[in-house]
Amino acid sequence: MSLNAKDKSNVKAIFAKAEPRAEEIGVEVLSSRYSRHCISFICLFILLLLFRLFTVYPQTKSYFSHWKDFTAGSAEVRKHGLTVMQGVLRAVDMMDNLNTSLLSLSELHAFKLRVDPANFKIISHNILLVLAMLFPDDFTPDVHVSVDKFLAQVNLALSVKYR
Ligand code: HEM
Repeated sequence: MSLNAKDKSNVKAIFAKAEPRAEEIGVEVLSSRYSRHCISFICLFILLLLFRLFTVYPQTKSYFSHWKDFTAGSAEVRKHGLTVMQGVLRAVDMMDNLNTSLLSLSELHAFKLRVDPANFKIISHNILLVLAMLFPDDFTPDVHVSVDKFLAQVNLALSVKYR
C-alpha cells in the first residue's frame, strides 16, 4: 500500500511535532519514572519504546545478549534507542526512496545480526503505541493510518535482503 500525499504530510507532521514539546514532556514524565539525564523528546521516545519492547516482548532481548543493563535509562538502552530512532527519522526524510536508503540496514539485520523479520512488526507496533501515548490529540485515526502505512513500508524495505 503506497503512501499518498496526505500520508506523507501526516507522517512528517507527527514526527516534526515532537521537538517543541520536549521540555514539557521531559519534566512531566522523565522526572518521575525515567532517568533525569535524558530530557529531550527523542530520549523519552526511546525510553518508552525500548522499555516497552523489552518488557512486553522479552524475547527481543535475545539479540542484545552482550548488553549488561536493560533497565530504562541505562547507557546501552539510550544509545541503541537513539540509533534506531535515527534510522526511523532518516526513513521519514527518505520516504520516497525507502528500499535504496534502507538497503544496507536490511543487509545488516538479515546477515550479520540475523534478526527475525517478525520483530520489525513488533517494533512498529511499539512506535505507533508510543506516538499515541505522547501525542493523543495529534494521533487521529487518519494519522494512525498514515503512520501505520509508513511503518509497513519501512518493514518491507528492511526485509528486502531476507528474500
Ligand atoms: C524500525 C526498525 C529498526 C530500525 C530502523 C533499526 C535500526 C538500526 C540501526 C540504525 C542500527 C545500527 C546499525 C549500525 O551499527 O550500522 C541497528 C542495530 C541493531 N539492531 Fe536494529 N533497527 C530496527 C529494528 C530492529 C529490531 C526489531 C531488532 C531486534 C529485535 C533489532 C536489532 C538490532 C541489533 C541487535 C543491532 C546491533 C546492536 C548492537 O550492536 O549493540 N533492530 N538497528
